[in-house]
Amino acid sequence: MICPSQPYLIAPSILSADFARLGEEVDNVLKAGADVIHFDVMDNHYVPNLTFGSMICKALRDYGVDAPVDVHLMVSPVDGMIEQFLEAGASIITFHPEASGHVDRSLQLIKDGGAKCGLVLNPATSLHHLDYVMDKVDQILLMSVNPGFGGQSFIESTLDKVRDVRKLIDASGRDIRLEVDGGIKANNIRAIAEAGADMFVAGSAIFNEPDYRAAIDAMRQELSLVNSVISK
Ligand SMILES: O=C(CO)[C@H](O)[C@H](O)COP(=O)(O)O
Ligand SMILES: [Fe+2]
Repeated sequence: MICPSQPYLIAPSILSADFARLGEEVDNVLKAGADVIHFDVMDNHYVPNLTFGSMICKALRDYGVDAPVDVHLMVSPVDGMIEQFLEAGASIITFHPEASGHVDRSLQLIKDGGAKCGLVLNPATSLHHLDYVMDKVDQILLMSVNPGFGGQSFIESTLDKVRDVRKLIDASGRDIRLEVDGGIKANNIRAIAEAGADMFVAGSAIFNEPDYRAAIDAMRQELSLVNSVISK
């Protein structure tokens, strides 16, 4: 369970993990203090890369992983994959609105399956996609790189977008998580949090380090210095 009063969540992306030892990698990153496990599901159609499907989620659940699994779908169409990931034990499922023919229906499908739902907006995707769904989403994921690959650099203009979405969330009066994904490291996480984000995906900045706990602790140390209070 994600505790709503826990202000900041760190979500390592297994995209940068050692896939030959995935169960052990996930155990290790959870022991090192991760809150959520982020799954990057790519189909070589919506994005130019191919990763994995729901059987990896099922395998990790069967192996004993009970932490929240945050599924970032970079696939088109989305509904079939939503059903498979619900079946496999996903806790949160987000998708890109351009990839669904019927955004409201896809969000409802996730909710009806008992998971938390959200939309993902690419760096150049308009916030207008959030119109008419702010009463439904549990999470909004802002991409701070173009989707498809780990290890890219954070796009600085995302900070303005985070501020704008934080205002929309506060105006909605709902408890909606604001997640940012791509190029997050200890040296920029504080600025992203100060702009209004409360959930941070980090793949290469954790899994490419020899000591996962040191990498996560460095991020938490920066978050402890954040200069603004998020109203939650
Ligand atoms: O969605 C993604 C790419 O499409 C990944 O979650 C993201 O890039 C995380 O990797 P890194 O922290 O290395 O940038
Ligand atoms: Fe992602």
